[in-house]
Amino acid sequence: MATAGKNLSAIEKEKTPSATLFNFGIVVSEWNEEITDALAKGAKEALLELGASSRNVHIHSVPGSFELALGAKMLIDSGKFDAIIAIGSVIQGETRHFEFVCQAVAQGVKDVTLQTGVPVIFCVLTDDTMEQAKARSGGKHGNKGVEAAVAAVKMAHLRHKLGA
Ligand SMILES: Nc1c(NC[C@H](O)[C@H](O)[C@H](O)CO)[nH]c(=O)[nH]c1=O
Ligand SMILES: CC(=O)[C@@H](O)COP(=O)(O)O
Repeated sequence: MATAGKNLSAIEKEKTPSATLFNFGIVVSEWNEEITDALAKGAKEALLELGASSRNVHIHSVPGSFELALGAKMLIDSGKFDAIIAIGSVIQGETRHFEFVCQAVAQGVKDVTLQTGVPVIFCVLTDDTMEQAKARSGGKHGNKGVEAAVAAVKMAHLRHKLGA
C-alpha cells in the first residue's frame, strides 16, 4: 500500500506498548526545516501521547540528511537513549544530488542501527516536490513523524523485552 492509502498519523494504541520506560533521541536535518520541524513536532507529540515524558525526549539538529547517520551514532554513543528517530526531508532538485543523498542516508541509518543494535527509525521523506513533502508532514496523508514515533516505541519495547 502506498502512503496515499494510509493515514500516517494513525496510532493504534491497542497495538502499541507504553513509551513510559524509554528515552528517545530525535536527530533532525535543518534542510527543508518547514517540513522537518513539522515531522519532529509530530514525533514528539506522539511519544508524549504514548506515555513518554518530555524530559525523556531529546531533539538535536544536524545540517542535512546526509549527516543524520552520524548524528544518530553520536546520540547512541552517549548511552542515553533506547531509540533514535532520524528526521529529514530530501526534495528533488535539478541534478542527481537527490539520488546520492537519499541513498547515503538510507544506507547510513541502516548501518548505524545494525552496528549498534539500537533502533534508529528512518523518518526521511524523499519527495519529488514540496507538495508531496507537505502532504506527509501533517497534510492530507498525515504526519510521518507520528508513524516514526510508534515504530520507535515498538522497537524500544522489543529490544527491552529481549534484553538485546
Ligand atoms: N538537498 C538536500 C540536502 N542536501 C544537503 C546534504 O544533506 C548535506 O547536508 C550536504 O551535502 C553536506 O554534507 N539535504 C537534505 O536534507 N535535503 C535536501 O533536499
Ligand atoms: C537533494 C538535493 O541535494 C537537491 O535538492 C539539491 O538541488 P540541486 O539538485 O538543484 O542542486
